[in-house]
Amino acid sequence: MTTDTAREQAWARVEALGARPGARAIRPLFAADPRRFARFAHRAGDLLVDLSKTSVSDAALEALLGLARACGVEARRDAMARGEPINATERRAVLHIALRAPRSAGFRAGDEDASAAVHDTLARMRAFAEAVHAGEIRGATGERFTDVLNIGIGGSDLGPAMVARALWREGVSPLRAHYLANVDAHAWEALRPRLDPARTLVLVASKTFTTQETLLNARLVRAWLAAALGEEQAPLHLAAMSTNLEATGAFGIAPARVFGFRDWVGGRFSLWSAVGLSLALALGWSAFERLLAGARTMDEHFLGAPLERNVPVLMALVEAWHVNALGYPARAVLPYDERLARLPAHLQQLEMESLGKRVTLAGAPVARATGPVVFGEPGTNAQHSFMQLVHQGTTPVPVDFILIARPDHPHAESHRALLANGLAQAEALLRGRSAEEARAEMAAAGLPEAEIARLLPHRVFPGDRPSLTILLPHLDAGTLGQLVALYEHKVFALAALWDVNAFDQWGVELGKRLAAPLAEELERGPRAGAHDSSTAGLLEAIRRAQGLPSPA
Ligand SMILES: O=P(O)(O)OC[C@H]1O[C@H](O)[C@H](O)[C@@H](O)[C@@H]1O
Repeated sequence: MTTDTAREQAWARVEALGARPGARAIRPLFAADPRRFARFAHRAGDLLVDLSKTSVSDAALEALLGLARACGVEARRDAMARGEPINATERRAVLHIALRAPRSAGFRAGDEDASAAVHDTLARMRAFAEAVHAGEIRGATGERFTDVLNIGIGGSDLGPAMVARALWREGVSPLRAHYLANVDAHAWEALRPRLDPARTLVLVASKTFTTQETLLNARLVRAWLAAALGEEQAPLHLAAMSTNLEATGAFGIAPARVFGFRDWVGGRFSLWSAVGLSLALALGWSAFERLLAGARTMDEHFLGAPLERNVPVLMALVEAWHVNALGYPARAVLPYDERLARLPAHLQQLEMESLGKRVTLAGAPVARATGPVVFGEPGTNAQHSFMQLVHQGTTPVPVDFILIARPDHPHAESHRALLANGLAQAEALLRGRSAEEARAEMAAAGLPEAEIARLLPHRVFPGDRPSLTILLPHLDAGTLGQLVALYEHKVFALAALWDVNAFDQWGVELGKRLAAPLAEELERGPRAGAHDSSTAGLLEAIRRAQGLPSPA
């Protein structure tokens, strides 16, 4: 039997189970097994991941584990760890796990000792951050730095910005972090009045150092530094994180101020690399190290735990069940913690850029759906916006609830309300409200029978809507590192199941290419016949609104 056949047979088993009547039901699984929580909640590091509120039955789980075996999840994982060029379209290794491993782990990418390269950079980052903290590295006027501005977009922004926001209570450093991503200069204009050029350290983060938005913003900010401090002094306020050392040099950043990383770090996996420098500066070295150590804890779990207890793999299998067996095309992420407000945005890039693929590794069209749409907001805010659709819309949307047991504030009542809401949402999705319950409630409230009959269909919740819950004992650098790495490995396992390359992103290229000529046409006028009538019409309308001449 060929591997392909084995994989297709395993998929067929999973899909057949999903097509059975009652495959979406969750309540009967709880009714039949009082130990369902105990059997479907798993620990990985400090995290508790409860997969019980899904319709994955024992039979489905067995079929899904068979699928993981048929798809070679473990073999693919081990190939990644050996530094094989598993990012086949770019012929690159994928070694973000080396970024958080000890030097002695000895990861290799081709001929290179990847672990040694990582630790050389970490040592330079640490020395730089500590010298800034100690006031040994200062701005052009001799003042200490008080603000660090990270200019970057996508993976060079979302991860660090998310972590900086999540861990603001941990920071021991006197530096405030700011993140500038959008090429929309309103972002810079909003930030500028809050920054003093004499006290601002500017980091230009770009893996490729060719990203238009980042380079444009970097030029704006460098001009602002130069205007205040003088052209020659501006470089004293600049550093860069990139794989493209030639381009950072051309931009005028001294080699001693450039923190490199290799092409085996994907942008959306780069917060652990030099791209995390803003975190080392704003949170302190110890917090950055604990973040890496947390991720390492999850790596060890992923690399070592057997499939049936391997939490990222189990999360991937649950997702495959939802997407492929049950046909649920989206997933919501609700962190019940305001500090994790940017986690959904980070996961959107991590998951949708990795798994938004329509061909297999071999280039054939995929046989089934791949990455779902991922969206989210912190709870409880989400409850007052899109959760209506999740409770009563036509298509179930599985939810990841992320709960933190112990807060970092003294307001116990607020925290109880927060957690109670998270638990209640998950319970409401599971239980629903039957017609009998809704009727009884309205009768108890004294509504007349005709009114009850009229409102009844609107007040019924179907229930049996899936969710999983991730419980962190406390939000700190260590547990956050574990949480983010958990999702990274879930993505890896899903890519193995779907046989797609999770590490390229060709889909973002075309829009970038088309933007260059359009920018020129916005300035100089449209080229006749170059566009569809919609694009041409909009181009003209914009120019008209800007008071620019229409074509003759
Ligand atoms: O870090 P950079 O090279 O500037 O790239 C920034 C981002 O832009 C690209 O378009 C990619 O889609 C992202 O994966 C990447 O993180």
